[in-house]
Amino acid sequence: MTSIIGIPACTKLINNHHQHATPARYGDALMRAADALPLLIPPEGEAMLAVLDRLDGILFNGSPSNVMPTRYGATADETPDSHDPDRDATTLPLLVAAIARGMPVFGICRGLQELNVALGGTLHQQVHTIPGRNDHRGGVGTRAEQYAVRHQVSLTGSVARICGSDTIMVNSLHGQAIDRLAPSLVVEATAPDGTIEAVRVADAKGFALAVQWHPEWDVLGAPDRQRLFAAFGAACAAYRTGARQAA
Ligand SMILES: N[C@@H](CCC(=O)NCCCC(=O)O)C(=O)O
Repeated sequence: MTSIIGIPACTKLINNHHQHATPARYGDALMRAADALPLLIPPEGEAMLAVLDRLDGILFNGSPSNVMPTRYGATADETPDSHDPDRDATTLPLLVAAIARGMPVFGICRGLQELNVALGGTLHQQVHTIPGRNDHRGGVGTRAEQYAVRHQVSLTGSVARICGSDTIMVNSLHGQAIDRLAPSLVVEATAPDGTIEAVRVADAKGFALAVQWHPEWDVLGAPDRQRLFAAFGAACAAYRTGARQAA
């Protein structure tokens, strides 16, 4: 049997129709490097908690949209045109519930930010406006140029073990970043300017990691990307054959 891994979809207006979508490469990366099949989770709010019984893990993917500042207690909204409240209403409860049951979760970019907010942390809304911080938004040009590696990150803990190195080069396509770390998270990677690049849930019963970069882009193009997805896939397979069936 193959593991089934959920991927939250975003709310999009495409051809003037309200649609649920996400870039195909997240699911492709699961099939290529995690030995798993993707299943999109529509952003329909807490009703979607019921799908947890049918999944072996969740990949909390990236998105151009930002978590609503009200979700982490901020009154100012520095990016008022870039929200997806339906996705927030779905992913934040899913994260809490999945982690509570020991289901493997892997966050990428917005997924890392959602993990921090879901567990009580806050976000910088525009990292590039903070003195001393670099501009972490993607470059211009073709998609390949935008997703090309841009800076080094220093790794520790489980992320370093999985990647097999204490420094790697990563791409960077985010305007926001973790500000106050959620109490249950530990930092496992940082950029040279101090931006938090990876976190782990300290006492999670299962795999619970998130990274600020995009290892799903050209997932087979670097061992660290492939190893992150392989480790997540292995955790989902173990959950499917063990913890989930015992539940
Ligand atoms: N909007 C947030 C999160 C950034 C993010 O997830 N980018 C991904 C872009 C689309 C994709 O490649 O899936 C921020 O700006 O920090």
